[in-house]
Amino acid sequence: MENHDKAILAASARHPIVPLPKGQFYNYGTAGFRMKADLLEGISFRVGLLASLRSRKLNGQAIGVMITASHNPAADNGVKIVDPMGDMLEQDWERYATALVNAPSDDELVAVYNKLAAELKIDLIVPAKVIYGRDTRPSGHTLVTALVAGLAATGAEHVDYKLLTTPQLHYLVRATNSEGTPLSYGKVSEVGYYEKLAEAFVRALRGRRIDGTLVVDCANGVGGPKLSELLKYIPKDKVNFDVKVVNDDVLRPEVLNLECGADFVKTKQRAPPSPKQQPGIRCCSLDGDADRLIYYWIDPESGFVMLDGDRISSLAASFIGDLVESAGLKNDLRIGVVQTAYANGASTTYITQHLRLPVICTPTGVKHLHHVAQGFDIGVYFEANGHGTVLFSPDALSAFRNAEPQSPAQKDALDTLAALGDLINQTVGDAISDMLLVEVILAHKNWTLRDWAMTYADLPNRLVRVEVGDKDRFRTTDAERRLLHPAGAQDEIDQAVKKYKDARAFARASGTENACRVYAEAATRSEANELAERVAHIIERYGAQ
Ligand SMILES: CC(=O)N[C@H]1[C@@H](OP(=O)(O)O)O[C@H](CO)[C@@H](O)[C@@H]1O
Ligand SMILES: [Mg+2]
Repeated sequence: MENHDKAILAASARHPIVPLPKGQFYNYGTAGFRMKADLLEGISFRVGLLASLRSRKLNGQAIGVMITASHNPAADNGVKIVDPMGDMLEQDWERYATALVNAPSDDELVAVYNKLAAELKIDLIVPAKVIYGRDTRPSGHTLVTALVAGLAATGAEHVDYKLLTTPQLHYLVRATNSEGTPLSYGKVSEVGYYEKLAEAFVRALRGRRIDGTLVVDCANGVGGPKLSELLKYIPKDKVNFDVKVVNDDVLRPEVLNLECGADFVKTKQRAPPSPKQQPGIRCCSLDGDADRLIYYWIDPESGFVMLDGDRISSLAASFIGDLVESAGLKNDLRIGVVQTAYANGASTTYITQHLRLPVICTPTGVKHLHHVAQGFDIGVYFEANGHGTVLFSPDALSAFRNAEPQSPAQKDALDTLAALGDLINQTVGDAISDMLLVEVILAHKNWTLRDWAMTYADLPNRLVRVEVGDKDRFRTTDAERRLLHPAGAQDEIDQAVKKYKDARAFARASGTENACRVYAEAATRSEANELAERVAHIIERYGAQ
């Protein structure tokens, strides 16, 4: 049996883990390990060990590692693992990642590594392959060096794709593992990603015109240069796509996500102060690693109007639902929408009552939504924050290609659906791909952002963060919409909600921060605010016990 002990020991000494205060542990959370970058070097090294094990366990299929902290401040960074099909690391393995990272010494690290290999019956002679990329954070260099040390110590083949958006890395992982098979996902290169999206974009538009300029705020992150690169692949003689890329300064790390980007726009509910936008111009924002997307415009009368993940979800569901009907596939393919409890209630009502599509609510975190969306032939999933995609089952994709059209209209619908299958990133939410999708839909419907916003009126809502002693005491059920513990808290929330019209509220422990989040919505803004405050007080009181 191959033995990596010596190599791991030597390399681990060069990339040590920063000990945490007694009783605290590093945790593979919703988005992998994410924290201040100076705590991450040893973690990145150990993630390299895990990625090697995972690749070997899966007979040498390529595993991805992405180094990014998304919309967090520039001083943070993160490390997360991508599974062979381009989806997130299988949940069971989060525990193994946590075990490796929390091993208190180099010797114990080697012991945990060998124990995992033995327990999981991993043959350390099988070849391993890991591919990786990073966002624009300066700390990415150190973390890549540490990751590579982990991969080298365990004898894994590795490929450095350098700067990438998170969804590009997911694309490359799936493309690598499907290369040369009938299910090939595309060329195994960054250029392959651009070619695939650009070609599918032109095909999906089917000659429709895109009106006006689109201003894209790139959060001063990796999405800026990558979007500019993609635009070069869109043939000017075929599509008139007038895009103005702004906030794309990646040379000054301190401006990353600063007063711009999708998270800023969604949480502050306003446009980035810079550059100042003309009223009426169609705008959107990506986040720091380009996997979230939010649209908005400044209305000359009502001011800032935002179209978030719920809106993108209902827009996509409505468009694709109509196409499936026109294509004559309505009885063959099951379409569904997946949301979390944070989805605006008005969007849920619109999708169920107006579009007549089923909606399933899952716990927070895209891995949950992704999994449930896979249960449909066409699964549309978005978090309200703008992270999401549309998944097509193999049956759906083959129906788009192979169904016999009975009329030109049917053929047109089938061709558009087939193009969407290529345009929409099937591995993970992808802001650039989602943006092209929105532009295609608006062009087909001949809609402005105002037309899109008119489909339904959002219920006023408020999200509050509440500091508590021990957030883990707050345990939920029913897709996080009801508290099971501490006993009594849910009854009090129910009593508060009853006092308001069309109201809904819930509280849950955050999976990414040491706090609880309270969400409330109601018929008016003041009632939504008042309800949120009441529920926040309830949580504060129980949190102090
Ligand atoms: C209300 C909210 O936006 N929660 C976010 C946030 O999770 P929390 O578990 O709520 O901290 O970060 C997650 C990872 O980015 C994202 O998936 C989720 O939507
Ligand atoms: Mg992100």
